[in-house]
Amino acid sequence: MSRLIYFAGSIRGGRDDVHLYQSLVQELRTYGTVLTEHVGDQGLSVQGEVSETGDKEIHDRDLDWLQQSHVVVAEVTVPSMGVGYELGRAVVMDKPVLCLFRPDCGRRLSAMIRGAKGPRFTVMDYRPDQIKTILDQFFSQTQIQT
Ligand SMILES: O=c1[nH]c(=O)n([C@H]2C[C@H](O)[C@@H](COP(=O)(O)O)O2)cc1CO
Repeated sequence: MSRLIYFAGSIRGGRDDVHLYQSLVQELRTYGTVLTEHVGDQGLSVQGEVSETGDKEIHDRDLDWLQQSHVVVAEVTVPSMGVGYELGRAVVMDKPVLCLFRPDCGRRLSAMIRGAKGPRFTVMDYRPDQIKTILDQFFSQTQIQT
């Protein structure tokens, strides 16, 4: 069975890093199916998705995808309530998690993310040119049940 990857990145928290999300989604496609490709869509604005039935539909669909996923990768440099929430839920679901943070942004990552580090929760400081190496390392070293 193909690996299902949940990619999380800021939407209403701010789209400053959308080009990075797009590269990450592209790279992640080489490791499996990315359920949340829309997060890296440059056409998706800070308003978020337009949904007939509103935010509940987005929330319920995403939690469904999170439940189905085998692994969660989050770009956490731009602070996002939604990404923080998804990460908390992923921990409760015992999913393997990789959080990627760019220290050159000038902010400090929340202690609730950096401090969550553990055997199933990896936090990596990175530069965009290291994406390939970091993902390779993570996917080869992490036990991912499919
Ligand atoms: O339109 C949306 N679609 C969607 O899938 N999300 C999910 C996926 C992202 O990883 C995360 C972003 O949360 P936020 O919008 O609070 O930055 O929430 C969030 C929104 C808007 O909040």
